[in-house]
Amino acid sequence: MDVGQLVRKIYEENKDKPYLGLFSFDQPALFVIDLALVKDILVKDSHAFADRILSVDESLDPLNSKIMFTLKGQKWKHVRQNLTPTFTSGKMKKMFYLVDNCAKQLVQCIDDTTFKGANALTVKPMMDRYVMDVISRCAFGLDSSSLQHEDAEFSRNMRRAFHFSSLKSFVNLTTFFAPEIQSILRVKIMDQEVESFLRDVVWGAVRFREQNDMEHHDFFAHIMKLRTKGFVRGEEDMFRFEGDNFVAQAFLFFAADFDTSTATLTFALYEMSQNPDVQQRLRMEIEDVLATHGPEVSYDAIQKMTYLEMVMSETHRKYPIVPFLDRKCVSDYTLLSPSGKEALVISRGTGIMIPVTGFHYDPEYFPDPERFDPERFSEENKKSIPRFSYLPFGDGPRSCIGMRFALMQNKAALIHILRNFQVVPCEDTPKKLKLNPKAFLMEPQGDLNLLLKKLPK
Ligand code: HEM
Repeated sequence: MDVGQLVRKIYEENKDKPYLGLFSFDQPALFVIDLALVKDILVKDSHAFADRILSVDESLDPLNSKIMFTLKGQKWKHVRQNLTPTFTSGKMKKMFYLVDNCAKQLVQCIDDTTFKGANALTVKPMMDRYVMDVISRCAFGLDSSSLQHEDAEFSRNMRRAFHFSSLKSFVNLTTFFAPEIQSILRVKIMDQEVESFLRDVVWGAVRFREQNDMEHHDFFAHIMKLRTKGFVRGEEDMFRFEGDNFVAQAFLFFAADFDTSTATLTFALYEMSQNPDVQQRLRMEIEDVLATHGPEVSYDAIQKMTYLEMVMSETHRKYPIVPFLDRKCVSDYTLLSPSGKEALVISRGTGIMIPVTGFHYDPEYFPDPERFDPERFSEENKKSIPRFSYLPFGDGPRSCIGMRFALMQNKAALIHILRNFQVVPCEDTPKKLKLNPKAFLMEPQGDLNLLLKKLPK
């Protein structure tokens, strides 16, 4: 059973309770079911739940321990505050041309693959190559040519960063559920060679930019500015964007975007193949909007595509890539039950689990949850979705900082694909998708093949 289904099972068996205590390995944790309590933890009293359960041993994994996702306390705050301005819609708009170029190359690459006689397209590896190119351009300031060359050096090395053996999958799980086990086993998440490769790439890109005085509008340009930025007194020793602290910020993009976006795009294309009416309506919307705001795809035109937004929202509802949210209680906290009568004292150090898959498949919040139905997110219908029952990007101060970027990147890919191809199931496309039970994040099991038929111009 995959993690998402396990979380859903625990939720469904305990739906009548506001919360549930459980042990993950030997650590006590609170599994929160009531939405009012979810609000208190994620937003209202978020100061008491400022850290994550997840923890990475710095001596073992210097880069992973310095990305925003794993940082704690003041260091996290400092990094989050400094990186937040990179993700405004103004910045996205300026970065859009980089993403759009990759989406055009994606179409070319699919074209070439299908032209070479492949009957079906194995979807995920192709999406991997697209996302890899986007990340290399926006976060590392270089062209990885992953779409042009299947075995490009950048992608070969970066893939290794996430290639898990069974032992590593276990260690990966322990970073969430029992961080101290990682230190006892002393198994690194990331290979030393991959770490060295990353450092070389990042410092090479820094040197190149320092020597070539050109203006760039990507994420890398923003973090380059942070290296020279003055530090507020007192913060100086806390977290300077130097050395591995700097390299880790570029790596963050890869760590946070690669698996999440390739899986989301794969799921979205699968649903297109299963729901031809949705696909056709979406294609018509894209063409209509571009007839007025085009002909080129632009950031502003994408914002006008309301049905595309509904389709993406439903994809994130049915396939929440991160199956549960985690927090750690950083100061003793008294949780009141919804009636206000009972109180539970949560001690400092207790882990909190928020069951996203449970909420997203709860028929009370999303009727007929197995059905892919973008109408749930129409202007009218979305008003009846209870707040905090829909959490694909989390919520509160530790919510996903890259949501805008992810949406822009994944919508751009869908737009270009649907303008050029009709997505249909092939002989071995499953009627119901199986999920990979070994993966921590939600992803399909095995190869998912679809036919992408070229549309007449
Ligand atoms: C479809 C793609 C993505 C999905 C589904 C996704 C989902 C999530 C979720 C569920 C969280 C946890 C939120 C919480 O605990 O409340 C998260 C955190 C985070 N995400 Fe994303 N994400 C995606 C893409 C990205 C991208 C492109 C970036 C860009 C760098 C990014 C950066 C981050 C960071 C830095 C955090 C940690 C924030 C913190 O701890 O302060 N994500 N993401």
